[in-house]
Amino acid sequence: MKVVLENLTKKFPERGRKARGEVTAVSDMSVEIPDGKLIGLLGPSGCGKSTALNLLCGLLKPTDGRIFFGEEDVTNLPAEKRGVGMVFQNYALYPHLTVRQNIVFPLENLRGKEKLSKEEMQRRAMEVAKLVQIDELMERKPGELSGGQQQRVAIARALVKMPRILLMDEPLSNLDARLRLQTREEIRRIQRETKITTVFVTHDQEEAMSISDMIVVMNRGVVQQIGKPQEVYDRPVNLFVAKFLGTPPINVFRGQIRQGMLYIGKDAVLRVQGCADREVFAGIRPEGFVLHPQGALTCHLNGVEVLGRDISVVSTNEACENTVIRSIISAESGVDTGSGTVRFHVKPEKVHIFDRETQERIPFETERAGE
Ligand SMILES: Nc1ncnc2c1ncn2[C@@H]1O[C@H](COP(=O)(O)OP(=O)(O)OP(=O)(O)O)[C@@H](O)[C@H]1O
Repeated sequence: MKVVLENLTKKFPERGRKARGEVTAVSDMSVEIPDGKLIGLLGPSGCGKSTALNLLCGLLKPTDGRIFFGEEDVTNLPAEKRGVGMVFQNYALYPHLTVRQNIVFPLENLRGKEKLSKEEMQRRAMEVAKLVQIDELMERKPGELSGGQQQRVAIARALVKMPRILLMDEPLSNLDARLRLQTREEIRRIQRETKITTVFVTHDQEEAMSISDMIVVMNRGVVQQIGKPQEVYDRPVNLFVAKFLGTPPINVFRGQIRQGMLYIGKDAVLRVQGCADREVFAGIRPEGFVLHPQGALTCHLNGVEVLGRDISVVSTNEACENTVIRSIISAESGVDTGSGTVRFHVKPEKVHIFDRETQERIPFETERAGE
């Protein structure tokens, strides 16, 4: 089912002793989620992700704007009538009930036309248990399961009512690193099989990029960019998005554009056609550096970290805003650690230029300086 958020705003009265005004948790948010897709809602703590999710499921009413499920305006529909399945970070299972009873629980409260027979409830519970691969654990209590298994039970419970959309709020946060990876692949598989339109909230950019068909990056209640993960990574609309996506993070330098050339300090790093002279931030992705004896950008070499297939050359440059510059380079490239300096060419497609004031991306056409 397609889901549309139209100019959604949510304001809360400010909390605390000195509170006077209002907090805008979500500001004029417009997103169209195509039918059957998994979208990742991504942003730092406090950016409004949970508020957006609570507006979608009906736990909160928007101050302004509308929500549609398909063609139906659900803005004023109570939560229990929206047909939404929810999965939370803390599983929220009933500890005294078995897995089977936990999964069946939401079906037992159905009334009127929706009421199901006992056999039908059991049949549905078994069907979703098989889907999330916990059908052999049905008689256990949650305390006898691993974190990953508990989260599967929570997913089964959210799916058993055959929701129109599925909402997941940081569902992997309580799992250790290995289980996180496994469970996120599981969620992807389950979502593909069921084709339920799913919104997945996380502050972890890598998690969002790996699992989502589309990501929505938010900051301070405002949507910054919507797109396929790779597109957003390759063409961030502003410095915030560029910095938020990618590990190690993008290296940000203070720079200038003068006469069609991007300067970092005294180094002329790239030809940039079609840009007026101005002060900028130049962001260079870690994979955007190429070691070269005549490289345009000179940095102080701090050391080399071995990563296996790649190495990370760690250096500094006075114009760089990051504590150190991390450049990821193939392990086969030899680095002369004796000289104290290192020189790089930069890959134009890995360089993003932002206006120093507005921090918006400045498009440019280029060829590498010195070529
Ligand atoms: N009930 C409320 N009353 C007042 N302010 C609120 C309320 N709920 C959220 N806020 C504020 O709205 C903003 C967005 O909060 P929200 O919980 O949606 O962010 P989040 O991105 O989900 O953060 P986190 O990742 O830490 O959960 C924050 O500034 C928060 O303090």
